[in-house]
Amino acid sequence: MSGAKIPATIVTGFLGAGKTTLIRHVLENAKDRRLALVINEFGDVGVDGEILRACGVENCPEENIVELANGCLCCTVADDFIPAIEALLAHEKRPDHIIIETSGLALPKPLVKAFDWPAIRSKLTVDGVIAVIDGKAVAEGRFADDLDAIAQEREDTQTIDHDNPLEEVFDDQLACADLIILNKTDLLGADEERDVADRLALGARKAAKIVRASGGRVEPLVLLGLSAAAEDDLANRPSHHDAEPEHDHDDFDSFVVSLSAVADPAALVAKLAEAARAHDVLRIKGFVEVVGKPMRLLVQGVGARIDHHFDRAWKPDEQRMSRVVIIGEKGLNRDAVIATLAQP
Ligand SMILES: Nc1nc2c(ncn2[C@@H]2O[C@H](COP(=O)(O)OP(=O)(O)OP(=O)(O)O)[C@@H](O)[C@H]2O)c(=O)[nH]1
Repeated sequence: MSGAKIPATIVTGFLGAGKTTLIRHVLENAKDRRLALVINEFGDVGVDGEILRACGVENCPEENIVELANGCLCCTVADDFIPAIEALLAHEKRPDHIIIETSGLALPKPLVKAFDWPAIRSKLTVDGVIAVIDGKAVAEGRFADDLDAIAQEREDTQTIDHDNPLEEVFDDQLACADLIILNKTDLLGADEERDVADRLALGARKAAKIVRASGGRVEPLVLLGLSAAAEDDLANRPSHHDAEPEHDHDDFDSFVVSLSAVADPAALVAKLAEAARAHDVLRIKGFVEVVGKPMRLLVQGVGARIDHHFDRAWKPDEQRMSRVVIIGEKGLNRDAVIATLAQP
């Protein structure tokens, strides 16, 4: 088997769709398959890597988890991605499967293209591109007022013009996927769920399957082993990047807010939700110190829906800090967000 290509799964999906949650479920249920992870995150607080390392899964030891610094994997393939893969392949025990979590703002196609480069092509293949979808956000019209019209436009022209940058990213991620996970079904009624699935099918590749999930709970055998060889099928994955190779992420802004230790997590969550609602924040995540608690609080917001729980004890040598990253569209009012969070 030493000459066989190692399969790699690319997990894409908009900010907060549930990529890390899905990967965590895979790690915890992959049995004896030796996994490696490459994680790329938007924003300056590395939350995803922390969550996945905290799983402590034997078949995915810490040295197999590579975090690529803030930035966009789709734009820094040569500088960041290829060296990271080469380092993983240099380990004495090579992984059986590599899972790549892209940032929620990345267009997946440029990354798939990297697998067509000779240095990578001889060693790896894209087993599949998985798009994780926040079903509730789609139902609320976050990404498109009219997905049906977009699907029609794709039928007609293959290229679609969007005024809305969220739509553009979402559309690219959907159109590149071999497997679509319609996640967060717990937040959807039966009719809503059917409607979202129908709409996703309109924007997806014909061959793509849609699997419904809650909390990213999908059997790893369904996710890994798609054998799609997506690098051989680039022409059937239309992308905005095809027309605009100089794509950048100027459409989005992110900044980090440092807070003092909080006495009341519920009060913090209420302020974060208020800030998210008032300023159309897309994503909030970070770790917070709670007065008198040995555990750190993980705070996660998608739109104005904020989850929080204590994820692990602060380590003795760790500086206890409260920092959250805030992500929104360009023009996000940083001062106003900070002022909302600073309210007593
Ligand atoms: N209600 C509900 N919440 C979910 C589900 N899956 C994930 N979440 C929550 O959604 C939030 C974002 O989940 P993540 O897994 O971090 O999402 P992500 O796609 O990795 O986010 P980014 O890396 O920031 O793009 C967290 O608070 C999760 O607990 C689900 O099926 N239902």
